[in-house]
Amino acid sequence: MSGKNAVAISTELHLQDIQHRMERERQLGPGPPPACRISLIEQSKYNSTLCAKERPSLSPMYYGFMCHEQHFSSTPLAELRPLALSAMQVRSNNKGHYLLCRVVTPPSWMVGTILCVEDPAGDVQNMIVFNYPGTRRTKIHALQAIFPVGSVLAIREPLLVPLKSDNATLIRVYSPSDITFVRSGDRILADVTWAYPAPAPAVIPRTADEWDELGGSHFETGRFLASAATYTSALELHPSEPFLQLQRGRAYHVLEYLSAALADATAVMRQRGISDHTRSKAFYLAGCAEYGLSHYDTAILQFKKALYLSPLMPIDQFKLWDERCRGRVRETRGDYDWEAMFKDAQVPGKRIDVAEFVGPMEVQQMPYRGGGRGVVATRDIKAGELILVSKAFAASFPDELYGDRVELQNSITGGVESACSSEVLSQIISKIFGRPELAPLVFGLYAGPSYPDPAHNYPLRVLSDHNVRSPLVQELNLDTQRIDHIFNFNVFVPETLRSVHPLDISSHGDGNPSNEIHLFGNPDTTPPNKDDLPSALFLLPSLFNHSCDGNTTWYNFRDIMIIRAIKPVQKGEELTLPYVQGSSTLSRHERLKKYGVTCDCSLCLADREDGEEACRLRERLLDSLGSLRSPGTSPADIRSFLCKVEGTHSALRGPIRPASGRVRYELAIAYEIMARKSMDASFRIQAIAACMAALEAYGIMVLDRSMWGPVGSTLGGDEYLPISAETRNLIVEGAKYCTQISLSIVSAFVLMEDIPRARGWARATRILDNIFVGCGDALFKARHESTTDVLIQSGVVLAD
Ligand SMILES: C[S@@+](CC[C@H](N)C(=O)[O-])C[C@H]1O[C@@H](n2cnc3c(N)ncnc32)[C@H](O)[C@@H]1O
Repeated sequence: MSGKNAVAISTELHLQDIQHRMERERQLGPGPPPACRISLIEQSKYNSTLCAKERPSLSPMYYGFMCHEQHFSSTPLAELRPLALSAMQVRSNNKGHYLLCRVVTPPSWMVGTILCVEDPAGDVQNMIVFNYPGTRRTKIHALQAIFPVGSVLAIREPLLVPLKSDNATLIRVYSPSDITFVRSGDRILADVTWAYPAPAPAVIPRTADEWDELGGSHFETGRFLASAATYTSALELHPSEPFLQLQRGRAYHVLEYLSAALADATAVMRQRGISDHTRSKAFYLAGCAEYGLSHYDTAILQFKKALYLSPLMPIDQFKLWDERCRGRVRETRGDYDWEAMFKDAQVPGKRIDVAEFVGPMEVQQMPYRGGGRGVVATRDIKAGELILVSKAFAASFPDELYGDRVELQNSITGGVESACSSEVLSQIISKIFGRPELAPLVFGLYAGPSYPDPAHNYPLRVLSDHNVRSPLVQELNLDTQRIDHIFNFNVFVPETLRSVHPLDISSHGDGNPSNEIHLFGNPDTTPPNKDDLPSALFLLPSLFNHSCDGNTTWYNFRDIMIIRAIKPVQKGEELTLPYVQGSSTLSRHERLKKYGVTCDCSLCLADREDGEEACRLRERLLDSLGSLRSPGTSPADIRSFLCKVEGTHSALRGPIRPASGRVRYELAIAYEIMARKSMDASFRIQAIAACMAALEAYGIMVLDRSMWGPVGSTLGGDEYLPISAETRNLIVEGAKYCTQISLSIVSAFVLMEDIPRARGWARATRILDNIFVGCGDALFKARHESTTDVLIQSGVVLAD
């Protein structure tokens, strides 16, 4: 059995086990079995020591939401009544109640934070807190700073569930807003007496400097929420220390709790009697926060004030910020350094620092679409025009996860989410927790038919919140189940734009081709593994409805999404993009099921005309496309494969046949390999013909199919363009292949020393690339680096 199969089977068994357990939970009666105080506390201490020693392997783990709707409470704490652990009902939300409890041992971590808590009566219970901000992918010391031993918590309407062994239970907290940290002196502690003495926290700093040292050590080791929480405790004891507030603001800034960072900076700026240097630091922090909030002009002003007040601020640092801010302002007008973005996007772990751009589009009410909204053009749009540049609200990429993979069972589909998806869900919760003013933007997205339609106006105005706040206090009621639904209906798998690598023909046979120019692109024939897929939530792009034959295409520079028109669009027309891909309407509709969408675009209608059986055969054929790459495959084999694929189209079907386009390009590659091996140019001519036919299958009109002789006088000279500039029939799938195919034709003509034709096809390539990718010559050159150099040497200019 291969290692992969063994993992699949163990995953399957694990899921069956979860399902079995959940089924048993449903059958259990109410009433918690008693937990032995001493043994539970001992066990918890042992777990947390184990956790502190080394981070347990998190790969892969699942937790099952499946049978439990994720619960959150929307009743204010003041309206709830206290409930003892001994009176809690199993499998119930314990409505109308809260649990007052105290953390008795240092926390540990296992897909969530595990706390051992006691109630005032001295009964103990384990509690798992999912997705508490700052607790994911962190170290045990950070958890101890967030939930120190002795912390008193009030859990609103807690959910108690039985564990695997029937005589143990666990409290599950899904929503971080259900947890209130209770301060000493709080009213709800008025009549409370604890059966046991307070468990002492590990270290309590006394002086402001000691607190600063602890908060700073959390900051330096990347435990930013812990750092902010430490400075909050410090500020309660030393409220007039501006440096503590600045340090907390700095931690908030890194956590992207930007309004909170700004509030801390503003509070310090307004303090009397502080030095200019401290005030300058506050202005600097305010500048950074304003920059993060995309208030670039205000940010420049704050940096200027910081510079004015402190000669210690290096002028170069100011210039750098000034330049960054001005760059962002230019980007809001659609003026980007695409080449720099492309290069940054190739760096693992990099986040691309650019401003968003909203082009000629607006969200409008569309009652016939699920969610009731869609995006329309606000003016006539040309093919290739930039519509939107959007930053991910939350995004995760496999190269950022290292060994820390947490996989979740999706509460809605029952399937297992990829590690990146579960990371994104956690990021969404953390981000809303840190910037509650953003909540309406996420909750304004479509959450599926089980929730009421969101308001029609989107984007909503974000109201700034300038209040100084504690990192552990959340006034919003966070409905994590709804976030799960929103994620399901709006998730994107970012597709980062990559360099186009010339075909490595050594993998295509045993020959030793003597040609120097290997410019045929190498389309990938293997579908990516689900676990290796990135995941992201974007806001405005989520308002676009689906069409397999959409009039826009999208791609990413890592967490940045670019949406561009690929066809001319009239003012008022709906802008659509494809949510899924597939060889026929059958597989596309299978993938569209989760969105509840039935697509009636021209491609789906044509596929339906071809018939279900033909579509099924086409799907099977295209699934085996990778086999055409094996060394023994000849052009004749691919031609017969192509005949079968062509045979799945009805006689009346027009030229647009993306499945055939794919196979025709494979045929072209096979001919090109033959040409290189045999030095017989007739194969190259066949390769060019196959490329031209492939382009037509994606909706491109080829005007000049000639392969030799002078370029016709009507088409000749610098104006010679072998394709029609009319792009009304282009299909989105062409975005993946057309530039590459056209470039292959250029290289074939170069090898045939037909430079006028090569130049004409170079023009065609640039037109196609401008439509599908855009972004100008610098980016084109960067993506086709090796190719462009070779062509320039041959007298073919691909980019100015
Ligand atoms: C990402 S949202 C798109 C925006 C959504 N219409 C809204 O108002 O928020 C996805 C949902 O929009 C609806 N939708 C998308 N494309 C559609 C289509 N072609 N026809 C009908 N509904 C569509 C489906 O309900 C789908 O689950």
